[in-house]
Amino acid sequence: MQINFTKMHGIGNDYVYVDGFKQTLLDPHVFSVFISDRHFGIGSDGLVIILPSEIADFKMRMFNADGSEGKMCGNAARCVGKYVYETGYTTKKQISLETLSGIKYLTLTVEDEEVTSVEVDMGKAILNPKEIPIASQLNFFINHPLEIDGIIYGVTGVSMGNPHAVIFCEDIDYLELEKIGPKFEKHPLFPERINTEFVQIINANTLKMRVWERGSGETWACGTGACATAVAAIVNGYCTQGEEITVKLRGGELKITYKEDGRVLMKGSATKVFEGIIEY
Ligand SMILES: N[C@H](CCC[C@H](N)C(=O)O)C(=O)O
Repeated sequence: MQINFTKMHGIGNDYVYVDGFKQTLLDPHVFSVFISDRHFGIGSDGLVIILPSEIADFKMRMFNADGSEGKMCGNAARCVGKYVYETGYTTKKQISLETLSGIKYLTLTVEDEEVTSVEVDMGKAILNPKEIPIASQLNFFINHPLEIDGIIYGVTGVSMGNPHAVIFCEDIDYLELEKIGPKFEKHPLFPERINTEFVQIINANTLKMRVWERGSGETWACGTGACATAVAAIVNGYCTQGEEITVKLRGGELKITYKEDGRVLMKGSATKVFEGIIEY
């Protein structure tokens, strides 16, 4: 069976995109593991399927490299917006996108018929531990101590439709994420596992971040993680709600605004790298 795909990334968070209007995958969980392998497959952080929707303009399903299905993916949402516009599925520059964490609203910036950047209304940040979920009776989980390998980390829990643990620390470039990342990801405090962000404060409007993603390991960027990071920085008093925050990631920058009404806006690029066909 031949599967046509498009390889795209959002500041280095790369996925294989399959057009669900034209082809159907038998088992996307298994296919995601196969194509994500950077030696025996295409190589990616996972799989994204673009589909019709009955409640929005389009629908997105995303799968991590381990085959688990994610409820939301910020970088992928921007790439889906680029794909559906440049493929001619829509001429609209305001697009609604159905995801497992609700409908998201995209605003495309188009120059010479090419989508150069996308702003996504990511919806409201969730801080109630029970809804993240975090196995805690607390009403908030802000800078809460958690011991990993004898070191106490201050964890702030945020959901952007998917779960995040945000930690503020110095010298993040020297962290051994492949060692500590899985210990956060699979910690019993996080019943659905967790995406973990390690964040350095540069100034009141600039953060620097690395991320260990649930199901994919360290990625070069995480859109939902950048949103969770900005929200955590605000609730911890490092940044100001309503002001635009630049989040610097290994693959590039995202602009995040945590609005006074609780919604989070994320703006950044979306890049098409190549198209291909894979035997499967
Ligand atoms: N690993 C995440 C999904 C991908 C999120 C990230 N790549 C983004 O851009 O938001 C999860 O299982 O919740």
